[in-house]
This record gives sequence, structure tokens and C-alpha cells, in this order.
Amino acid sequence: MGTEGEQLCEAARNGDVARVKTMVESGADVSFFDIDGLTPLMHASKFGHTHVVKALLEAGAPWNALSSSNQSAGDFAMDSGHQEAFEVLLNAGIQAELILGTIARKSKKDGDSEGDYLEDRVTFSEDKLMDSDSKAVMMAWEKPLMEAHAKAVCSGGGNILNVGFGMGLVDTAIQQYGPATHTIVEAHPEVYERMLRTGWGKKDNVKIIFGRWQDVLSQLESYDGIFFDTYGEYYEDLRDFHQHLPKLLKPGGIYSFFNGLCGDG
Ligand SMILES: C[S@@+](CC[C@H](N)C(=O)[O-])C[C@H]1O[C@@H](n2cnc3c(N)ncnc32)[C@H](O)[C@@H]1O
Repeated sequence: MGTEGEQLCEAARNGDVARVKTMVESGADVSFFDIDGLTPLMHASKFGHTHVVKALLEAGAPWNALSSSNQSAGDFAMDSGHQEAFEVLLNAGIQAELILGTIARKSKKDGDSEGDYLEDRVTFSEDKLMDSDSKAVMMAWEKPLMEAHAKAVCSGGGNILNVGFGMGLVDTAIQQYGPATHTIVEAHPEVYERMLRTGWGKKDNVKIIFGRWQDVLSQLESYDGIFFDTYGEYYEDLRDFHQHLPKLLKPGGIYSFFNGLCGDG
């Protein structure tokens, strides 16, 4: 007989939705981490108990908590092939992003500019770009991922657009495919300044557009390949960008984006 938290994990693991609900109603902690660093939601997700996943989410279980091996409940569901549970978790994440995005927008309008990444200082080192809260904007280990995105968006050649320069990993990879034109949109003044300092403004096929993509849309054309990877934005911004794709992407063009919606990015 373990603690209440452990018993909740066990009920979640067994798919015992009635017991989970009873325990939650009597105050069991849905954010509990057991000795293996797993929450009740992770246990239910691992075994694909969709009803339990739903009950725990409704009770406020954190969808984006990470295990000691940096995996979210969504990762556990996906890795174990439980598509239905995964989709429930993904939707919970999207809904949370939408709500958080709306709140952030509202507090910005009300004059609370806290967390406005584009107005803060950033720091560069060999292997990362950090914001003023020491959160990583981009890290060197993402290079293979960026190379795969570059390969995909450059597979038809032609004119390529990248939104968000960061450490220039994807742009360096795009350059290797020798596109006819390579347009880069970047909004952070210090990232932009570094791009100029490191010679990106002098490359024959590169056009840099400084500004938020939302503000420079009129300077954009139609492209054969587009990659999108910004920082400090919300799901709503990604959705807004997607609404412009029919104009920005040529017929048959290829679009890819960095999906930062999972708890572990
Ligand atoms: C995660 S980094 C991009 C990393 C890049 N894919 C790479 O391979 O290094 C995100 C970049 O988007 C920029 N950014 C953030 N918001 C933006 C916006 N609204 N428009 C354009 N760029 C933006 C940030 O300044 C940052 O340089």
C-alpha cells in the first residue's frame, strides 16, 4: 500500500477510471511524480488508457510535465503506439497554447510587456543562443534536425524562404543546396546584426528582411520551399502564418516548420 500519489499512479496504469475519478475527487495530487519520475498521466498514456488520460486532464493534470528522461505524456503515448491517447494529449496541448497565447496578447495590450523576447538582449556562444532569462532559443544539437528540414524544403530547388535565423543552422544547410534565391526573415536586432557581421548580407543569392514576419509580409513573394521556426511566439502565430501559406508557397512547393508544441519541444 503506497502513498496516495503512488496509488493514483497505479490506478492510472491499470486503466481504472472509476478509481482515478474517486481519488481525484477526494483530493489526490494529479501532479504527483513517483519514484521513477512519472506522473499518473504518463502511466495512463504509456498504456493507452484514453479514458483515464481524459479524466486526469479534466482534473488539471499537467500535459507538458516531463519525466526524468525528458519525455512528456504525449511522448509515452506515441512511443507505445497509442494514437488515440496521443491525440487527446496533443489537443490538450494545443488548447493550452491557444489560451496562453490569448492571455499573453491581452497582457501585452494592457501594457505588461514582460516576456517580450524581441525587446530583450540575447547572448551567443559556440553552441547556443540564449534569451535574457537564460532560456535556449536555439542549440547546436538541433543541427541534424535543421539539416533534414533544409533537405526537404530545398528538394525542388528554386526560391527558398526561411523565417527565423537563430544560429543560422538551417540557413547554412539551405546554402549547401545552392538555391536560386534564399530569403531570410529575422526580427531580433542582435541576431540581425550578427548575421551582417558574419557575412550573410554579402551572399549573392541571400536577401535578408529585417522585421517580424507579421510586419514584412508585403515584402515577401512566392517560394518553392519555406521553413518556419520562430521563438517567443505561440501556436496562434503559427496558425496565422499557415493562413498565409496559400499565397507564399508556389503550387507544388514544400513547407516545413519546427514543431515546438510538445512538452519537450
Ligand atoms: C529558434 S530560432 C531559429 C533557429 C534556426 N532555425 C536555426 O536553424 O538556427 C528563432 C528565431 O526566430 C526569430 N524570431 C522570433 N520571432 C520572430 C518573428 N515574429 N519574425 C521573424 N523572426 C522571429 C528569433 O529572433 C530567432 O532568431
